Amino acid sequence: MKVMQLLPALNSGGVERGTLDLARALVAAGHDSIVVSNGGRMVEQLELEGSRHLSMPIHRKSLFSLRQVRPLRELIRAEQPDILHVRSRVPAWLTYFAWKKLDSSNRPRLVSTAHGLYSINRYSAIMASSEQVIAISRCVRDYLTTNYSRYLQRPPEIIYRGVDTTEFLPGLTPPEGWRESVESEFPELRDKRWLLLPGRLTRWKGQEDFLRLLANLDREDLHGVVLGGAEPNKEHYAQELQQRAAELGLQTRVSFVGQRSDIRYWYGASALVYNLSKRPEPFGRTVIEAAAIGTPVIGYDIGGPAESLQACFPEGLVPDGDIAGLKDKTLELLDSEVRPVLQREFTLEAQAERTMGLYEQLLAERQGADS
Ligand SMILES: CC(=O)N[C@H]1[C@@H](OP(=O)(O)OP(=O)(O)OC[C@H]2O[C@@H](n3ccc(=O)[nH]c3=O)[C@H](O)[C@@H]2O)O[C@H](CO)[C@@H](O)[C@@H]1O
Ligand SMILES: O=P([O-])([O-])O[C@@H]1[C@@H](O)[C@H](O)[C@@H](O)[C@H](O)[C@@H]1O
Repeated sequence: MKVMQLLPALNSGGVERGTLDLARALVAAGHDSIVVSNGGRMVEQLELEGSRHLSMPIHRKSLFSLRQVRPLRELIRAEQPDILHVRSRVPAWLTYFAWKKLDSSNRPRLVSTAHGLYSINRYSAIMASSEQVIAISRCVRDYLTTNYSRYLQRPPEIIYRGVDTTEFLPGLTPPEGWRESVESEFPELRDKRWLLLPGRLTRWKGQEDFLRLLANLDREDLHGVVLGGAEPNKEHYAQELQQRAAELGLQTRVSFVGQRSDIRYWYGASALVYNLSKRPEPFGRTVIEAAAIGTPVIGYDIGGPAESLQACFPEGLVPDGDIAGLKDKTLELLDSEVRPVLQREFTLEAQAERTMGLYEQLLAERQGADS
């Protein structure tokens, strides 16, 4: 089977990591994996893991992007993939226009994964308009069926994001010298128990609630770690957070460690991990990554993170927006031996199995129609 995934770029983020994960699983299962994007720093890893990357500017939210439709159609004709899998709106539109004019008796099957709770408009409806939609959580599935039912050709299939358990494994220990090198970069972390909030620096991810929690915790032995990079063009938010930390008197009790490629060791070295998304988040990969390593995770009882917490660590749930509850939960779990258990439906193995099963089902349908 030949699968072509299409997304804007390959720099950072959950969509991007999910693309690489699936690509790796496809190669491991002996399939042919191609990714089309405008490129980025994850391309090297993708190629090392056995996929091919084809660079095309399919990322721009501009009408000029329509110029890519014809070259994309030519690319699809030349490569003849069995499956086209889109994960974001601009590439989804371009792929749809390119695909629609191909011979319907033998063109690839068109699959989309809805990674977001998209604004409700015609532009976003493209994510519901493929031949088979994958929803990354119950939360996303319900959102699609409520808001986009007239575009759906069949019910969306829920396939949870999965964590690669060869990378994120229970009790993972960092390589020798890792802790020393982190502590020499951030000496304030020495001899402390770390409370970790991972995720892009965007208001949605709740860094402000995390700072409020830290301000409420009057304990010398604890240190807050905010991990994740600023969004392009949103560097001001990073500055705003630092300022907020200073206003709360947290200068010596929180560190902003930036974007990290060694996030798994940070989960392993932390006492507790948080997901404090303010609005229901579609999924929230960081919850299952920390759960896979066995570090307790605390999160609000909303959206996708609540689904994976309910399954893997219900002890970590706190009512939405309850800052006082966060403090109580933190103190309770710091003294507790209870640990998360990653359920199989949140493993990359299960995700890849389900996704490939869906591809095969779509291809079998086409063959059935031919015979
Ligand atoms: C607000 C929103 O719409 N979020 C969704 C978005 O991803 P979003 O990009 O917000 O991501 P997630 O938090 O789910 O995943 C981020 C990924 O980046 C990695 N990471 C992060 C910071 C860092 O410094 N280093 C690093 O490696 C994490 O390990 C994780 O794998 O798509 C994800 C995948 O479908 C969903 O799960 C999220 O719910
Ligand atoms: O908003 P949208 O363009 O459809 O899709 C987005 C992608 O463009 C982006 O690369 C990714 O990081 C986001 O999580 C989201 O999936």
